[in-house]
Amino acid sequence: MNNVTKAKDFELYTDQELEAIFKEILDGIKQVDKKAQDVMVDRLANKCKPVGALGVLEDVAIKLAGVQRTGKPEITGKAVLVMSGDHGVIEEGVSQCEQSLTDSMFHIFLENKGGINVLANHVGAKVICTDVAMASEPTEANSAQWRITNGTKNFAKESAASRREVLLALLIGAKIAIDEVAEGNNLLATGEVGMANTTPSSALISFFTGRPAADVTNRGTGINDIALERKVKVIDEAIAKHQPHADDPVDVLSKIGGLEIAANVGAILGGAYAGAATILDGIISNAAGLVAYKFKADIVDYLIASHSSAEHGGPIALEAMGLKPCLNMGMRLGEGTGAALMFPICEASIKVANEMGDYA
Ligand SMILES: Cc1cc2ncn([C@H]3O[C@H](COP(=O)(O)O)[C@@H](O)[C@H]3O)c2cc1C
Ligand SMILES: O=C(O)c1cccnc1
Repeated sequence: MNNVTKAKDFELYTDQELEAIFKEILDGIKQVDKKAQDVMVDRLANKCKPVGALGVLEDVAIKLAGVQRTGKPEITGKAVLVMSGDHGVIEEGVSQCEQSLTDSMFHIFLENKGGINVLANHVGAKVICTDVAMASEPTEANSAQWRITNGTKNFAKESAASRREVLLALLIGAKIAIDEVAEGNNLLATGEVGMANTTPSSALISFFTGRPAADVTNRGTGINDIALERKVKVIDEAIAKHQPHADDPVDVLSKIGGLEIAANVGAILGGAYAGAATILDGIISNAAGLVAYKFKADIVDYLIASHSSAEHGGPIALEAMGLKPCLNMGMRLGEGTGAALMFPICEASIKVANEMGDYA
């Protein structure tokens, strides 16, 4: 994949080759280093405080030690990977937003004016915007470099994407994460924009947790009761219609998912392959985390949950992976905004390990 610099470069690869490259990434993800975790546990136990008294700060320090395979982990750089894509299912009236708003937001991010830009700047993190499947006219400015297709299909009627498109999105996400880690950004966060994307996210969470859509679905950007009822029905019916194969997450993503979500799944897996932990954001990110977990359960040791989304499916997806959200902010914006706020907490956790006095 080293010679790939744009989506079109993948045209050289057959479907089987794409599957093989993806498998190489999955197989290349190591179990985290339990010995390094034990070293961190001991270091924290010697600090002048009751054992475990710093709660999440201790959990995160231990997690980072395992991921970085050292009892002295460091955060050398931070990046939020914002993936964007559109969704054919928007035509079912599941979102209150116009589809064109995805492209508008993407440009706002490029101009450094989005919510994610403000919060990422605040915490000193880089924002990388990647358009994998917006429906707008591709332009140079929207980095059409990585555009796979112009939006997914309406999964109320047909599969959202082809298997090949999903594999491309997974590999693009993985490549972007691997490149960021190589540049020294060894703590990543997932972010996204894509009008209607709480619908495929809720569908993925409903499917993989076995919970009815009504349990995991909420109002997204703010739909009314009638639209919410429609959203729930669209999700239940799509799962019943497509019968995705639970043991084949590529199939599930292609039938009821979305391509920016698949790119986030790839980013999580690629980040882990390169030795970096990823902070999850809200429901869309949580859905991506859950799909990554279905590809490889060990991935959970590389994941840090940030906030508890106001979309019901978010915390339900986290719980299904055994992760606990650390922040309760009533946030429901997405973009990576909640995840960005978790960066300083991760940095604080390492400072505790490095700077706090020992009992000795
Ligand atoms: C101005 C604006 C900025 C956003 N930034 C993220 N989202 C979030 O809301 C969208 C999903 O909600 P739904 O499924 O209800 O359409 C996604 O774009 C998500 O990133 C936004 C939404 C809006 C309106
Ligand atoms: O949880 C989120 O990230 C979220 C919720 C609603 C709309 N967009 C994103």
